Amino acid sequence: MKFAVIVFPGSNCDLDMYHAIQDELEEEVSYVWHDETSLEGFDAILLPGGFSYGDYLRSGAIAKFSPIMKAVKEAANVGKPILGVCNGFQVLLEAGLLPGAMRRNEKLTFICKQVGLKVKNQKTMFTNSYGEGETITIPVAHGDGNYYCDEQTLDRLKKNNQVVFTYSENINGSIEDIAGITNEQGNVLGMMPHPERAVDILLGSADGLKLFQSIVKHWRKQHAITT
Ligand SMILES: NC(=O)CC[C@H](N)C(=O)O
Repeated sequence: MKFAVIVFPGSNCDLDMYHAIQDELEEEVSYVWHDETSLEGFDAILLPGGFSYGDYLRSGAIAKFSPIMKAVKEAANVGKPILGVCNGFQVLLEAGLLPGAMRRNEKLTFICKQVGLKVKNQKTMFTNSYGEGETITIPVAHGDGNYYCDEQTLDRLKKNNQVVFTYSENINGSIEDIAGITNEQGNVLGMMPHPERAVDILLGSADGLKLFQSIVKHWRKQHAITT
């Protein structure tokens, strides 16, 4: 299985993402610069964290115009797994691939710490290796993680089981403790916590690795690869 890590000017978690896939998951991975226009040959697309375009205007608001985003949308439309972490989540929101918006953290401070997350939906291609209702530990590092959407959208998210992760304790003001959501089809996941920084017990937690393993498990099942 081949993963792409999209690199925007200002991305800073691209290396962590690359390391997680290559060294911990042991799958193929390549960087793809934001100026590229094709994602042909990739099976899964990862949008890493960081400060794309210096977070000017709004986090992710400028990155959505990067040439590669057209290919990301096409990959999303054909059902490939797309994962946006932190700034990657913000880009997916701004690009309209996920509903809602991200606001400044309620207390207007940057939050960097390990947090508890509840797996609210373990039937997705990103969470099939977790237990139902499992609580996991993954670090966050953001200033704009206060997820918001209108009531209608929230109802739809809940009805379709699109809320995948919630915070055990609300750290940033996010509506209904939301930490991660998918699109309606379930193949685009955005989450503020960083699973790529939780892939080895030396990092304080290895709970993030199961997320990447879930993507591989799903892909292998789809392609009938049993080994
Ligand atoms: N780690 C990150 O991706 C930071 C995300 C974003 N730029 C913020 O501070 O909200």
